[in-house]
Amino acid sequence: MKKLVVYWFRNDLRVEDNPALNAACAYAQHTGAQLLPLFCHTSAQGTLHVEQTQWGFARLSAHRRYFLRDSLLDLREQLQQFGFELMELEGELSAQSAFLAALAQTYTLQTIFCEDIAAPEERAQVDAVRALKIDVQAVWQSTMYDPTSFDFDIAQMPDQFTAFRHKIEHAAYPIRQVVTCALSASFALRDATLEKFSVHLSKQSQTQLDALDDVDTQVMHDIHDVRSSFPYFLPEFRGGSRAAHAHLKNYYSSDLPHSYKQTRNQLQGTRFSTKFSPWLASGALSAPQVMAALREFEAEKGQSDSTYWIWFELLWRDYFRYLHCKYGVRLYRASGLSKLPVDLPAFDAQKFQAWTQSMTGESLIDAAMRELTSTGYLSNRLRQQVISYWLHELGGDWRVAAAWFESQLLDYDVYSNQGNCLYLAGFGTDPRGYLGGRWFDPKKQAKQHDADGSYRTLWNSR
Ligand SMILES: Cc1cc2nc3c(=O)[nH]c(=O)nc-3n(C[C@H](O)[C@H](O)[C@H](O)COP(=O)(O)OP(=O)(O)OC[C@H]3O[C@@H](n4cnc5c(N)ncnc54)[C@H](O)[C@@H]3O)c2cc1C
Repeated sequence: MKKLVVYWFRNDLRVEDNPALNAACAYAQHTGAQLLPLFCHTSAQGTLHVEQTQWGFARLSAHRRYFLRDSLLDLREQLQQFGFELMELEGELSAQSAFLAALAQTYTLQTIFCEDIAAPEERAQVDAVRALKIDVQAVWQSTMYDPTSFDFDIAQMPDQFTAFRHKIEHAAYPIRQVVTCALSASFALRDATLEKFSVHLSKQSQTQLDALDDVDTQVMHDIHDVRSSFPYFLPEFRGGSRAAHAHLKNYYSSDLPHSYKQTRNQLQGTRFSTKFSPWLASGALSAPQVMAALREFEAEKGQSDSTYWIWFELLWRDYFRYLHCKYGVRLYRASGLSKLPVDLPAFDAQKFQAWTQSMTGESLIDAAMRELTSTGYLSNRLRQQVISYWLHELGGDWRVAAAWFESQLLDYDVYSNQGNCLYLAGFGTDPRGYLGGRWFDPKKQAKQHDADGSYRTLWNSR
């Protein structure tokens, strides 16, 4: 029987700077195995495309589905250049298990390599594969730093961001080195028997998917919204590594990194912040790649408060990842890290509808929520404000807001979303958390950040 190694792509849809993929390549080369690249759309309820939250909305908006589709297309083409064919699985987790079990019977399935994701659902996916007695090597790679280079155990990291940052800055740990792709056509799996493994969706899921594809076509027609701050329907903002690297190059060829700190709290446009997040979230771009480009920029054009601040914000991204390593499932309890029992409000469908459909009557909040649902992107400033409004003005449950963001955000990232939502709700690591979370006065915020009303006019006028 042929020896086989599977590389399971997750939130790392790239071939360059992918240490987990390189580990699979090294293993294949060393053992004489062939390598099969795989992506799974599977989830507990069926396929992620059709999954609903407990509050009755789709877990994946059309924006996210479209961006993912684009990212996978790009990955597929990159893999083809090395002679590999990406296999995509859809359906329930049981279908995924059936596929892997059948694979293990046909080949000598040595091991499955993948990116390690320290969130409960993602960990459960790996456990489900291990339950089939298949070896899974999950490699940590999504942060700027390699936590094994720290001289402290991640379980002992400081809870508060500032203390954590001081620790990192003081020790001047190195950013993980960018690695080049180790794929080689010599271990690409070429085997006609693979076709017999194509996994079919249940009839019902297939019908739902077809219906969604029609909706997507309609939505795509509607979402060519020129107001978008991340117009992912334009070539410059498409999903996948190629657009990501073109954007990275453009951004650092400009002087924008020197004004980042002054502009990052703005609300509208493609240039006020880096716009790296959707590519970082899908893994089309890695954090070390962003940092390598930042260091090159600094070497050529000098350091500034603003270039420092790009690193500072990326450190927040790292921080929420390490917090997951430290606290794991505790970040997913209704009370988060709070030691006190928490009585969360019951779901109020009317309030939820008002919030998500821009009918609160608070013009800045309505404008922001319209931008989010129309484009899948929202500035950091407005993310904070709409969450604050849901929690403090509408008295909502923070988990509903986190789920709505998960559904809508093109850059949805399990760590950053959960971490930021908990933080704002006061159940995370905010030192002011015990005062009930962060409250933003929408009128004051509108005056401060949209003094001339142009943002509200843009999003509320049609
Ligand atoms: C309630 C809430 C939910 C959020 N959910 C997500 C999410 O699902 N995915 C996501 O990538 N970001 C999330 N963020 C963080 C932040 O809003 C976005 O990363 C940022 O707006 C993306 O635009 P940008 O790439 O231009 O950011 P920039 O301002 O250019 O920042 C550069 C990079 O730093 C990182 N970053 C910046 N701010 C944060 C932050 N507060 N937390 C973690 N990382 C940060 C991102 O990777 C970002 O791409 C959330 C923030 C809030 C308040």
